[in-house]
Amino acid sequence: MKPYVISNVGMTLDGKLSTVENDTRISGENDLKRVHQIRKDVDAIMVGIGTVLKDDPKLTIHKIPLENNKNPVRIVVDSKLRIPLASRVLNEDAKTVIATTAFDNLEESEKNKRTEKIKELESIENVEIVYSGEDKVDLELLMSKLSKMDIKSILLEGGGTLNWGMFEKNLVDEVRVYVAPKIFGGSNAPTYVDGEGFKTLEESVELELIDYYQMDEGIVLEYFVKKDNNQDNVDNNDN
Ligand SMILES: NC(=O)C1=CN([C@@H]2O[C@H](COP(=O)(O)OP(=O)(O)OC[C@H]3O[C@@H](n4cnc5c(N)ncnc54)[C@H](O)[C@@H]3O)[C@@H](O)[C@H]2O)C=CC1
Ligand SMILES: Nc1nc(O)c(N)c(N[C@@H]2O[C@H](COP(=O)(O)O)[C@@H](O)[C@H]2O)n1
Repeated sequence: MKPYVISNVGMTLDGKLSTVENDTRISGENDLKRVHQIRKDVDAIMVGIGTVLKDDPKLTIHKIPLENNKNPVRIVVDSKLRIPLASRVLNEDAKTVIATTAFDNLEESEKNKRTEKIKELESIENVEIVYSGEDKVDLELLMSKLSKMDIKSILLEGGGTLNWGMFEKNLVDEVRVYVAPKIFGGSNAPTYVDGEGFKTLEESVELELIDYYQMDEGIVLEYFVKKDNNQDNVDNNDN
């Protein structure tokens, strides 16, 4: 089994997640409340390390009342353990899983650096390191491990590189996007889904519209990801 994954972003009409200079003010206050309601409904929130390095997010419920003092688990996908120790995602407000790679095969000095960083991270309360893959985080294996940790639902909050990794492996079940009536432009500005991209129409992800409605100045679009039964969910994939 794998967790049910909802991908949510706030993007401009041209699909940008921020400007070229990392201005990410896309959603209005009501849309952020909508996102925080999804945070409340899931077991975990997941982002890539690129988002942590650029935005320093808290990834807690702070735009709507928090009930039972219970924030979802935060998951940071960080192959090379680049996460700064002062990151807000490492504060005591919630548990944080750092998904990283095994490093036994690296050269000695890099191995020592990673061992040191692991020690520092593990000394922070509520931080758990999960190993998955060797060069970059193996997302299918990670989903299987998270499922065994009783994480049944995940809100994937980007950025564009991690979104690609998740769509490429067919790990996303639902899409919810806020489209702002804005154009940011810029080939170097992150888009909803970056990475290598699919080469043909046949490989692309197909969506089925569930709902659409106006929110703040923009529109929210909600879709199911159409599943090809042959490549559906990841099962017992952890050797
Ligand atoms: N408007 C919005 O809703 C959001 C905007 N953003 C924006 O997106 C930008 C960050 O996006 P990116 O730079 O693309 O970083 P990202 O957050 O997608 O992280 C990418 C990193 O994840 C790691 N990773 C490890 N294993 C991976 C795998 N198997 N597949 C993919 N990635 C893997 C790699 O180190 C990779 O560089 C920022 O500008 C941020 O502000 C981010 C989230 C939401
Ligand atoms: N849905 C959405 N709309 C926007 O306009 C955004 N800029 C984002 N950004 C995401 O939210 C994270 C901030 O989380 P905290 O408020 O710090 O908890 C940020 O890192 C992006 O993942 N999202």
